[in-house]
Amino acid sequence: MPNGTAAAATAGSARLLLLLRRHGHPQAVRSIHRLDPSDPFPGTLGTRRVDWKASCAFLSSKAAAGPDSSSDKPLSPSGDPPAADPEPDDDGKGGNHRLSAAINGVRTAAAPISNLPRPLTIADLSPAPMHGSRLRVAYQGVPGAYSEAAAGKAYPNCEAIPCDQFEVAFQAVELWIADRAVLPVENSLGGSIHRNYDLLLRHRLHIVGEVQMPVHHCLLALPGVRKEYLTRVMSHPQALAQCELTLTRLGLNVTREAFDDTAGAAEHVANNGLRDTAAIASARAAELYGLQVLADGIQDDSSNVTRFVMLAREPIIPRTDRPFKTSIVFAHDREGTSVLFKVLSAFAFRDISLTKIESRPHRHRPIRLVDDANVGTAKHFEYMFYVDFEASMADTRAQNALAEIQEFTSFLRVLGSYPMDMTPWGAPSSSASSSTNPPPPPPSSSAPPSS
Ligand SMILES: O=C(O)C(=O)C[C@]1(C(=O)O)C=C[C@@H](O)C=C1
Repeated sequence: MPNGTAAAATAGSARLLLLLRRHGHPQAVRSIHRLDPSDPFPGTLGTRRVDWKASCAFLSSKAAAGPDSSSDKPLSPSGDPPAADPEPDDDGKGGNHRLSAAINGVRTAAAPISNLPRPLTIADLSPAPMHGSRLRVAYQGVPGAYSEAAAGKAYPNCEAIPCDQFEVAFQAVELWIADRAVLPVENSLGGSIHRNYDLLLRHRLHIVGEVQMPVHHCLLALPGVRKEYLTRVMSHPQALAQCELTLTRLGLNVTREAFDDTAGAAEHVANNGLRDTAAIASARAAELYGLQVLADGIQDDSSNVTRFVMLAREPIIPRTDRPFKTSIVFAHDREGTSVLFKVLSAFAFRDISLTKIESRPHRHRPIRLVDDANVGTAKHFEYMFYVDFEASMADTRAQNALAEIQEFTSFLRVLGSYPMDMTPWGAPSSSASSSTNPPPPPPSSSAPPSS
């Protein structure tokens, strides 16, 4: 490599590192903390689902006993993990051989005496779940939920861990109970899932990938129940919204009732023998909970797609050899309305396409900003703006755009730079989402991680 190019590359890497540190890297984001005293998260891991309780019980016993589990990565008093594994890539495979010899504690007689660190190899850069070969992926819902299928698409062969709430999925990753979380952020019919945008800001996880799933809804009821008997339909609010017109078109005179997730509604109908109630859920949920499919493909649009993001404790290294997307959140506290215009121009002038822009009111939740002298100030912002753009953080166009945006915003954070799922939004959902992308086996039947 000619010297000039090498110098440019080094300067580029230094700049990238600086930007990542400033805007998203764990060592950099230390400067921005949640202040909300009414924060509901501490200590609540959710206990409503039997499966979740069982997973937790199993996982905590594993963490206490297993030599390759939490003993090598104890939580710090603050609850933060002490050191980062190299977040390897986005494919969810790999092992923890690098750490095991050093961390398991006891050196065998045959072990080499030298304490010199051995060089990293390519294998060291692969994902390193600390508790066996299967990646544990948290999702919101119960088995049969679309999120479970999304976890299976994102990480084939993963062990899917059901969580009763979105916050629980975030916490499961933060507390090393799961390695990743897969959460819905937007749907082609129902729009954004605002709760998850808020949680992305309030937690310290990084977006490391995205998956788009065709969502094919069915109307499910107990065997023998006919549509005319129905007085109620229950499901996740997004699913109810996605089927609104079709429910009316089917001539159903039913009340709509919101449930935590689609498969949970199916389970509820089955477990309580509700003969006047149907659930909107997947064909897989019908199989799992012994329900019959009264109507198939009841979403109002045949190309109903939900976009999920994959979250991890560490960001992945952005690359330029395949299409990447970057998600940021920013706010400004200055007078005037031109800031948003300036931000959008920073992308437009560099020919960077935006794929999403979302604003969320944020008036009552201060954010703590820390200056170079480590003095913190509580800042109230009217709105937070979330933007997804089609460029990698390794791309100098993206680095320059963010450097410019930083000049006229008061708060800026990179939520993640990750490979794009190239599945077109308009892909037909001709069958249940799980048929093209089989979901992982139910957590309860999965083999325990090797210790
Ligand atoms: O309830 C489920 O099955 C989910 O996975 C949640 C969810 C959502 O939150 O949007 C996911 C996909 C569908 O859009 C409907 C519901």
